[in-house]
Amino acid sequence: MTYEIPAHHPNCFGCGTENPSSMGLQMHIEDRRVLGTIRFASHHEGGPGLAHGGAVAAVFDDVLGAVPSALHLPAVTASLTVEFRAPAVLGDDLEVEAHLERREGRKLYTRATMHRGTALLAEAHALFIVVDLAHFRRTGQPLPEAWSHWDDTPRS
Ligand SMILES: CC(C)(COP(=O)(O)OP(=O)(O)OC[C@H]1O[C@@H](n2cnc3c(N)ncnc32)[C@H](O)[C@@H]1OP(=O)(O)O)[C@@H](O)C(=O)NCCC(=O)NCCS
Ligand SMILES: CCCCCCCC(=O)O
Repeated sequence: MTYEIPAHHPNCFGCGTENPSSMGLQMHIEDRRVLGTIRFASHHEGGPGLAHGGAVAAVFDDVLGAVPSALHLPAVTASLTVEFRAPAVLGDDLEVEAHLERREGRKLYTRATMHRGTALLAEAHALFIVVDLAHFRRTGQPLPEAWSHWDDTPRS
């Protein structure tokens, strides 16, 4: 089954559609995996003509963050590790994939890869911790309507 995933919220740095600085990540779900596409632009530049490593890490944070979102579980990144295998060239069309490896209580162990065609550019794993929605309410900003059905079980 394939379905589109909405942005985490409209102003999300990774995937928001109303944030002019958004990285423009577009994602959908296919067979329990989050699949996405990204094209780095000049404002993501690190080495000449190449994506900044932090930009690559930000894409991973976002696509991995879609794994709990797709489960309607509020969760935040506790740790993120990236292994950079080959440079990501600005303007190339790249694919990312992320999935849940296992869950242990509030801990979600996730893994992701970034490819250009069949070439592996980078891989990442991250630990997400399930939180309650109070984690996000503390700023006073309204939460996205799309989150209204999310699990809001109190976590301590
Ligand atoms: C992640 C966070 C919610 C955890 O705080 P908490 O809800 O009080 O939960 P705890 O600190 O009790 O951690 C829960 C469990 O995760 C583990 N854990 C937390 N952070 C961890 C990390 N970086 N690495 C490994 N394990 C970690 C804890 O050891 C604990 O394990 P246990 O239940 O086996 O004892 C909190 O540290 C936080 O808000 N961090 C900022 C998150 C963030 O801003 N991320 C970027 C944007 S999404
Ligand atoms: C519940 C929404 C979580 C969004 C996580 C996006 C990545 C991040 O902010 O580091």
